[in-house]
Amino acid sequence: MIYSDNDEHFEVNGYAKIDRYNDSKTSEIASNYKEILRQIGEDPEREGLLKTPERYAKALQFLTHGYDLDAAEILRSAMFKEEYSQMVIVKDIEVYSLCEHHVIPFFGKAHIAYIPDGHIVGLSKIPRIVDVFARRLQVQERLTNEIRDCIQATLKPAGVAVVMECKHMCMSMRGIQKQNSVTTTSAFTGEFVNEPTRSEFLRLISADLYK
Ligand SMILES: Nc1nc2c(ncn2[C@@H]2O[C@H](COP(=O)(O)OP(=O)(O)OP(=O)(O)O)[C@@H](O)[C@H]2O)c(=O)[nH]1
Ligand SMILES: [Zn+2]
Repeated sequence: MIYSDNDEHFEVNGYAKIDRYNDSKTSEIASNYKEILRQIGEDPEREGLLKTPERYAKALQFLTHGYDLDAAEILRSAMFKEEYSQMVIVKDIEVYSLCEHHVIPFFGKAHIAYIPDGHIVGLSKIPRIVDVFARRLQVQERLTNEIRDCIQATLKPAGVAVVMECKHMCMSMRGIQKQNSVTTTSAFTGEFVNEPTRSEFLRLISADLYK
C-alpha cells in the first residue's frame, strides 16, 4: 500500500485510486474538527494546530477507506484452478480497525484458513480483504464474520476459519482501563465447523514453526 499523509491521493492496494483528499469531504470534516478542538478548550489558530483539522480529516478518510473497496472483487482478481485440497493458513495478519462505539482503535492479529474446493486464491488477497473490512467502523465480531462470509461466498471452498485476537484501546486508555485484556473472536464454515479439522487449524495457528 502506498500512502503518505501529505499525498493528494492515496492508492489502496492498487485496486482503487481514491480521490478523496481533494473533495469537499476533507474541508467539511476539517471544519467540524476545528470546532471540536475549540470545544475541548484548544485554540485551533495556534501554530501547532493550524493544519491539524485537515490532517485529521485525511487520516480519518484513510482509516475508513474500506468503504470504497469491494472485497469480493479483490478475491476474484486472483482465483486459480488448482487441485490442492489441504488446509491453507495465513496467520499473524496485522489488523487495525476503529471501534464503532468510541471511534478509538482496536488492533491485533487475524489468522485465516480455507480448504480449497477446485480453486485457490492469491495469498496476498487474504490480508487485502482483511483491510477492506477492518478499515471501517467495526465491532470485532462483525469484522470476523464479514471476512469469513466473503471468502466462503466468493471462493466457495470446503470451509473457512477466521480467528482474531485484538486489543481495544477503548478498554485500555479509557473506560475500564484494562491494559492487558485481549479479545478473541472466531468464525467457521464447512469442514471447520467439525472436529478434527477445527482442532488442526487451532493447533497450527498456535504452533511457532519459525522459531
Ligand atoms: N462486543 C463488542 N463490544 C465492543 C467492541 N468494541 C467496543 N466494545 C464495547 O462497546 C460497549 C459500549 O458500551 P456503552 O456502555 O454503551 O459505552 P461506555 O459507557 O463508553 O462503556 P465503557 O467502555 O464500559 O465505559 C463497551 O462495553 C465496549 O467495551 C467490539 O468490537 N465488540
Ligand atoms: Zn470502543
